[in-house]
Amino acid sequence: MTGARRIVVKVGSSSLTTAEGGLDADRVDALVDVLAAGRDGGERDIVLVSSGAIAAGLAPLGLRRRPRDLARQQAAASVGQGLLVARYTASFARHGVRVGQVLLTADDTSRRAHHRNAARTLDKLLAMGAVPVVNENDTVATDEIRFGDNDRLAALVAHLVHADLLVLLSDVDGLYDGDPSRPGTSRLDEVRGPEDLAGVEIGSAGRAGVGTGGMVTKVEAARIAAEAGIPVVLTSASQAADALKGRDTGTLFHATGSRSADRLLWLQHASAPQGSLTLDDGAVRAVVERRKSLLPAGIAGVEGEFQAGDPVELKDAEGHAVARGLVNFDAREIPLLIGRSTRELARELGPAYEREVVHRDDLVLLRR
Ligand SMILES: Nc1ncnc2c1ncn2[C@@H]1O[C@H](COP(=O)(O)OP(=O)(O)O)[C@@H](O)[C@H]1O
Ligand SMILES: N[C@@H](CCC(=O)OP(=O)(O)O)C(=O)O
Repeated sequence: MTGARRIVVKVGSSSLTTAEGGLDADRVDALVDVLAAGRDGGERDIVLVSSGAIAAGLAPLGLRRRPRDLARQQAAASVGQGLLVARYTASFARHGVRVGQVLLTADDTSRRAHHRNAARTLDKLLAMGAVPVVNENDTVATDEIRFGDNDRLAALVAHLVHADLLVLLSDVDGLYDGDPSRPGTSRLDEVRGPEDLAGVEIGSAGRAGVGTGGMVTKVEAARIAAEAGIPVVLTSASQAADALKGRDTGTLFHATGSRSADRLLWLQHASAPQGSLTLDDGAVRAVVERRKSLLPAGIAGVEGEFQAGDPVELKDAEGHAVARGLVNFDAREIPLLIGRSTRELARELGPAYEREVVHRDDLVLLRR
């Protein structure tokens, strides 16, 4: 861990706010001191994924707790994000370090052009010595295109920037075998694979009204990163310095896999399919066994209201999902294509209809 040259650090709302709600400037400063030192005079790249926009916007808008409805959450995020980044800017300036705000939606990690742009901007910021401060673009993200939690966003960003370590900071110093507020629970030092999680009680709710997702999204994020070849340390914000120095702290999730094709990680782990296509047996074999693109001839049915570029599920005749992919047609166009050859479609409807329904580069197989 000491050798990590590029680290993504994610900090949760619960570590940045006061008990009364609102941003805690002292805690932000304390975190920034650790991150600035962790940059090692610029020898190491640090990307910060920071939650806290909604929490920081509550008090200024006279809200006492996190609202349930999306519109008010987005309003709070809009006010809070500005305050949050202003605080980071001032705090990093004490160390002579610039920050760059990067707001992402789920689309930005999957669509080819967006993905490339996001990766390029993050790389450029780092090359110019700035610390990217990333958050979900809460004010525009609607439910369908939302990550909803920054833990998974952090795992995807770690993958996007080719980080060699992901540090998840929370208000708890690691993963416990049960709710840590209950007596008798103990911390796991290491997770080598899913088998180490058997019997661990992972709670979905954090501190009321502040964080989202609790431990569930952190463990899920750790799994995504570990499977993509990136080790993860989960610990408390107050132990961030130890984590960056490579000292034993919190829970270490060992890398379990190797790096996979860039964009598709999101598709596999974080996308909400907007509909589904049912494939005939031949198409299932072509897609699953021969890793081919899905052509119109192999489609037997369509469900849902999706548009070209959306993620969809590919199902076999029994209704089991076998793959996910980014579809090249709107749902309403699919019935025209069902069961027909691309050549016939091109002749009848024009060359635009010669394309695959889902290109193999935009497909991930689901484990069965
Ligand atoms: N098995 C567990 N181990 C550790 N913490 C857990 C566990 N189950 C539930 N939790 C809760 O998850 C909380 C962290 O989640 P959350 O509040 O969403 O944090 P953040 O705002 O840092 O993202 C902890 O404070 C703890 O109460
Ligand atoms: N994007 C949201 C954070 C969502 C989130 O995952 O929060 P947390 O569980 O505190 O990391 C915000 O800035 O308020």
